[in-house]
Amino acid sequence: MAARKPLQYTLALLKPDICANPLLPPKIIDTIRARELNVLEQKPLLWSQADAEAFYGEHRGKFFFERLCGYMTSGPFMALVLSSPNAIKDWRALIGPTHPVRARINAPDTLRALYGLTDTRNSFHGSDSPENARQEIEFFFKDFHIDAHQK
Ligand SMILES: Nc1nc2c(ncn2[C@H]2C[C@H](O)[C@@H](COP(=O)(O)OP(=O)(O)OP(=O)(O)O)O2)c(=O)[nH]1
Ligand SMILES: Nc1ncnc2c1ncn2[C@@H]1O[C@H](COP(=O)(O)OP(=O)(O)O)[C@@H](O)[C@H]1O
Ligand SMILES: [Mg+2]
Repeated sequence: MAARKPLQYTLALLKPDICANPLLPPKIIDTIRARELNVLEQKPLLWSQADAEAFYGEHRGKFFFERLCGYMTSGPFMALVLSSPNAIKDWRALIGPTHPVRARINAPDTLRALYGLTDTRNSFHGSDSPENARQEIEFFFKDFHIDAHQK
């Protein structure tokens, strides 16, 4: 019997443009589950400017930093913890490339191709590494401890 690969966890965001339409989050969550990603946690939240600057600190100084923070504080959005054997890659494959215009050309079935508006307002976030996933899950879900789930 092959040893089962331990589950991997990732942080997903449905950004404010998605959550502005109450019909979309349930539809997106159905799509997530259909791709065999488990939804372990989900919560709506509204960010202050300080929250946005803290989460996206790696982009401070880039030309789009202010508009990114403005977008992410423009309305309520949703944070989710997803799991699957390759959750980080699976979710990033489902949301597609950062830039929606490129996604519509190169990856037309991805969520950013289907819902993304502009490079800033690209509708979704996914952690891009196991360490970032750990930090990003901790950022939103203080009581969620990956180690406890992996026992
Ligand atoms: N290097 C550089 N590129 C820029 C600047 N402003 C816009 N761009 C480039 C990168 C953007 O992703 C691309 C498309 O700009 P848009 O304003 O149409 O998209 P963006 O996502 O910024 O729109 P949004 O902020 O959502 O209204 O143009 C800039 O000040 N410097
Ligand atoms: N060239 C850009 N123009 C406008 N916004 C951008 C640009 N690059 C990134 N962003 C915004 O910053 C967020 C974080 O950027 P990055 O981590 O590079 O992409 P990703 O979210 O695909 O991991 C993106 O999701 C997008 O909202
Ligand atoms: Mg990123």
